[in-house]
Amino acid sequence: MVNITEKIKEIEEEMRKTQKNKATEYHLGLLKGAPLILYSKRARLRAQLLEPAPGASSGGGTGFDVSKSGDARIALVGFPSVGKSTFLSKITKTKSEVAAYAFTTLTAIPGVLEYGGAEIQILDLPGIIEGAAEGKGRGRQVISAAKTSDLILMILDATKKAEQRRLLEQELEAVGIRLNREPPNIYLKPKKAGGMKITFQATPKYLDEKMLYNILRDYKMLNCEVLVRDENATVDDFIDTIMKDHRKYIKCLYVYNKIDSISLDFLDNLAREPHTVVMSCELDLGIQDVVERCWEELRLIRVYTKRKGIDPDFSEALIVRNGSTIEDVCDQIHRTLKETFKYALVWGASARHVPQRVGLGHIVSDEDVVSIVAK
Ligand SMILES: Nc1nc2c(ncn2[C@@H]2O[C@H](COP(=O)(O)OP(=O)(O)OP(=O)(O)O)[C@@H](O)[C@H]2O)c(=O)[nH]1
Ligand SMILES: [K+]
Ligand SMILES: [Mg+2]
Repeated sequence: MVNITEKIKEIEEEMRKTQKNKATEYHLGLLKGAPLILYSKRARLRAQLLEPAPGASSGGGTGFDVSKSGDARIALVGFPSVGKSTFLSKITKTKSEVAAYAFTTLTAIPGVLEYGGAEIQILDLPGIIEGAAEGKGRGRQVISAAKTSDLILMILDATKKAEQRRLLEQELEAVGIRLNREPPNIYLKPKKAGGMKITFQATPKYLDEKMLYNILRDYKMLNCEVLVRDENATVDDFIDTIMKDHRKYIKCLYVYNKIDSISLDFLDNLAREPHTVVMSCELDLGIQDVVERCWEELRLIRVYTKRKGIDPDFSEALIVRNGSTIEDVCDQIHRTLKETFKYALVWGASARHVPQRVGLGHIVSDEDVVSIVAK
């Protein structure tokens, strides 16, 4: 592992030498070709960081041994002593050890948050430090666990420097996690023959054909079709597209804790930042807001079932993910239900008229009522 880390460092040193500033970065890549290749080299090495070492039964890159349970998983990620365990103990029945010293929590501690009829698994994780992605502390295990979550709660200490957030983001980015972003709007399809066909839908601002050609050649993708749909796509976006099996697009909520210890002005500014919530576990302030924001971000959908001739059962909801279909609802009820499925009747926001008769492909909305009619 040390080898990979050192190789990455070497590459970054080389990058620094060739990049006088951000503005000339792409230009240099264009002129010389070589600096551009550094990007793809680094991306490949970083992907290796999370893979278990050959021969190791469970490499340092695997997450903690906590099985997923409930309807969604939220990971608490942050520097030591920001209040992750305090927060877990507040919102779940689980008690995770809290103390004023760093690295109180040494492994993943799962708790269950019950909200909106759903059970949400909350993973309290050890604190991470700068260099976590490269193997410092339990950083790689923590980040691997975060990579399995549906939502990352980045817990930050409101009394600490603003740069803490950027540092953490960099650690997560380094292993392929992309926060609050969509996959790049670039189509890439490997082919058996025919060379490279590169097309831009609009004049690209940061890319050109030669750059993409060089990168693809470096990845030994000599036969493929590329369509860049986004004029703002960058080299990093293009590499993300090539490396899409190693990328994970996860929502992140930035949660500033300890607001009991900062000025009102500062608090006001923090609270206005996008994807941000503020709280004080100590004073029990804002905790419920954080939970509500989590619920919104997860976009879980509650579906109530109804038997023919009987009122719907509103006491217990089926929980499915945003974008789920009647087929997913059937699977939640019983593994083999869809085999005897004839049609479903739907009342609620997803129905054009009520009840609407629909097939397995119909997409449900939050709080729909569904009646499954079997053959
Ligand atoms: N002032 C203040 N202190 C807090 C607040 N929440 C937690 N603390 C204190 O911060 C310290 C660290 O809390 P923990 O919950 O152990 O922090 P952690 O992030 O789990 O720490 P590690 O597991 O070591 O990474 C403890 O002394 C808490 O009492 C808060 O809202 N305000
Ligand atoms: K602590
Ligand atoms: Mg802790």
